[in-house]
Amino acid sequence: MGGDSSDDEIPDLVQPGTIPTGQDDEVPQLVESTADTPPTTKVPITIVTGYLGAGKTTLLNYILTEQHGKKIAVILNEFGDSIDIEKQLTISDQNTTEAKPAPFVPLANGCICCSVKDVGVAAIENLMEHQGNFDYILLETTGLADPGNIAPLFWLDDGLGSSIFLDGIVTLVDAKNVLKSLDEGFGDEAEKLEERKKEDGHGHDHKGPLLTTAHLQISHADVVLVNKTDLVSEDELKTVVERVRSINGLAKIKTTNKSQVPQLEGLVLDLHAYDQVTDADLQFASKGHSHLDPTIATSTIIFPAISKSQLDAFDRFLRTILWEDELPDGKPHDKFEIHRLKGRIPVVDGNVLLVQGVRNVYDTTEAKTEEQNADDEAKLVLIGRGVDQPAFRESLIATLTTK
Ligand SMILES: Nc1nc2c(ncn2[C@@H]2O[C@H](COP(=O)(O)OP(=O)(O)OP(=O)(O)O)[C@@H](O)[C@H]2O)c(=O)[nH]1
Ligand SMILES: [Zn+2]
Repeated sequence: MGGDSSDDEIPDLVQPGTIPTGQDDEVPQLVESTADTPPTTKVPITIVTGYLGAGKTTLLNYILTEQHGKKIAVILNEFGDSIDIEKQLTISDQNTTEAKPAPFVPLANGCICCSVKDVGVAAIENLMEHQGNFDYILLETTGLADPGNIAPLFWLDDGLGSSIFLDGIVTLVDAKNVLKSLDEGFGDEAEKLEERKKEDGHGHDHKGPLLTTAHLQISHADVVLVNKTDLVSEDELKTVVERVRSINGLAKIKTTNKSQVPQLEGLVLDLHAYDQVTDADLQFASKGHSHLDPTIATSTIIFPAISKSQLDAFDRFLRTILWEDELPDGKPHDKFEIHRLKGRIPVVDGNVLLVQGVRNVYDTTEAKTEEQNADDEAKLVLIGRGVDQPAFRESLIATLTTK
């Protein structure tokens, strides 16, 4: 997207269906609420990511103009990837207070909206002062963002996550260009990847096929919207969907034209991707995996229910693969890198253990009810590089059975 090139600190405001010009002086401001009682419930946030021009803004504009009866706060990234949102978030962590709060504009359908340039964190913090005026946040990242770096900021009870909880990640994919992006990277990225390949010759870790931003955005997604269906044939679309599925066997995949999702619930809102792990979530991934994509795959480890005395060993397995990128017991293996992890582990005489992970952050909880897995097997689904080696299961079994 174009955007303006001035250095204005105040972001442009977005009216329904319009693109900011950067020239508006009469900016509507939200009336400051005087009630400053602390928030009682956490507000869910869905991160909307996807490659440059894939249709993120189109999706959010669509939501802003539809009558859906919801009060959604939308943070639009109207400036392409000029500033990387990951950097904005990091800067805020270090208490830099230069960014001015971004004004939110109330819209006719009950939503409020703000358009950010380089004030991502300030926008969210400012937003939290208007609690009660909305009940959901949608955040557009820049096209080159790695959602794996952003997700942990909103997940678990620290940082920005204290008043917000991560509901999930929606990735827009450009049906026309995504295969090329996966194979070659994009623009400057392709050059960077070439450089990295050269470096690899000098003993660096990144051997093998390219890991592009497009891979990262798909592998971390809870929902993938394959957009711009009007620009491809049915066969091409099928190929794209299969490639996406081979990378991420956990995500819901839907095809869209002009980012018009058939429904918001479950596709953009209320994904519960980080606070639930249902049997159904893992069912699809368990149906075997494909190697359509040379870089990233989804792999499911199936093993018997564990006993309470094995819980520590199971946790050690998770810590080792996620924190050290190693298998316990020094098992030989190819290099791997885990982007996303989900599991349901039945515990004999106990409740099912639910496991959630993104990159090296993970969380285990007990299922609240006494529900069991349909087939009573434990399932651990891994998405990432090199995760489909038999050594994973062997090492897990060995870890669980050694004292
Ligand atoms: N043909 C076609 N064009 C689309 C579709 N969806 C969006 N577009 C157009 O694609 C262009 C980019 O869409 P945006 O929604 O701005 O994409 P974005 O992901 O927000 O882009 P950046 O913020 O620049 O990364 C716009 O001109 C849209 O009108 C679609 O389904 N088909
Ligand atoms: Zn955009």
